[in-house]
Amino acid sequence: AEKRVEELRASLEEYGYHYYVLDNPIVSDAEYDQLLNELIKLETDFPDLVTEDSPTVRVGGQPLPFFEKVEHRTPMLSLGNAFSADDLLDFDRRVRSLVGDEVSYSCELKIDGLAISLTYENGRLVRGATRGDGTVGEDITENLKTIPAIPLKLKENLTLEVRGEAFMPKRSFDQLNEAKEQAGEERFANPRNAAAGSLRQLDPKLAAKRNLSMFVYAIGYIEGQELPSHHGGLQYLQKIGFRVNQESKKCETIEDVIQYTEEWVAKRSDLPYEIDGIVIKVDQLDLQQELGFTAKSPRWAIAFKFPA
Ligand SMILES: COc1nc2nc(N)nc(N)c2nc1C
Repeated sequence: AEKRVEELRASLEEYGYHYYVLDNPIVSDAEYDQLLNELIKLETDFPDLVTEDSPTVRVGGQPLPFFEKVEHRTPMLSLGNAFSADDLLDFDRRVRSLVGDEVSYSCELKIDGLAISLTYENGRLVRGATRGDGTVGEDITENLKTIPAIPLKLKENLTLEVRGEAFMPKRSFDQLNEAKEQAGEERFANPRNAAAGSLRQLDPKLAAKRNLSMFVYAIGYIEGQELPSHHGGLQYLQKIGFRVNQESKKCETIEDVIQYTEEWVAKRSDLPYEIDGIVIKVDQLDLQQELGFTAKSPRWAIAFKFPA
């Protein structure tokens, strides 16, 4: 049984990575579910074979009495806002006046979900938390473990912390509200509320049913790695197991950034998830270091907000 359990785990991890992280399934849903059910049955019959990073934890454990508070090792700050092309030109001028003209930008979709922090030690997920007030959040590890896009074990034995956005895809949101309607229950107003509501309740089995996903967008800290740039860092995160949004784009000029924002104002309704803007970041990590932070947000990033 032990050999079969290990085989199943390895297959489910690989299939899960292709399906939930790379959006590129290599087996059918039916085959994946059949293997997962076989593993659940084996773990039920042989409880001492259960490990806490087995894919079966995705179904969720026991409800918690409350959430522990968690202090973030580095604060999860908010972003300054831009509402027009002129605001973006001003941002670019400020950045260049401080660090010169060699700056390039990483442009990323701003997913309308719940900001979270994920901590890994020796490649294993040890904690997941909400942003909270930026300094102290809530430990929602058990709920986050049910999100298939969140790796339980990385492909490298690294110690790191990443930030990302947990969200509910539009289709899942519509199905959930349909079910609420049928049950005569209060509908969720939007996918962000639905994702936050799903992750901030105490029963992981309920979170597991909400078809949530997640994109990572920043590294809080990473031990033993020198990454080339922010954009290069995101590509590395995908290689070791994280879901990274593939619409991100490196832009050499602020004009390219403005064009990217205009493209996505037009295309946002075609996306399978909701976005509320575009995040623009200086891509060179040394220039980010040089630019630093104001009291509440990085000088090297700005959120271009879409008209509501
Ligand atoms: C560097 O800080 C940030 N980066 C971000 N990047 C993306 N793509 N989306 C966000 N919501 C976001 N939020 C923050 C605070």
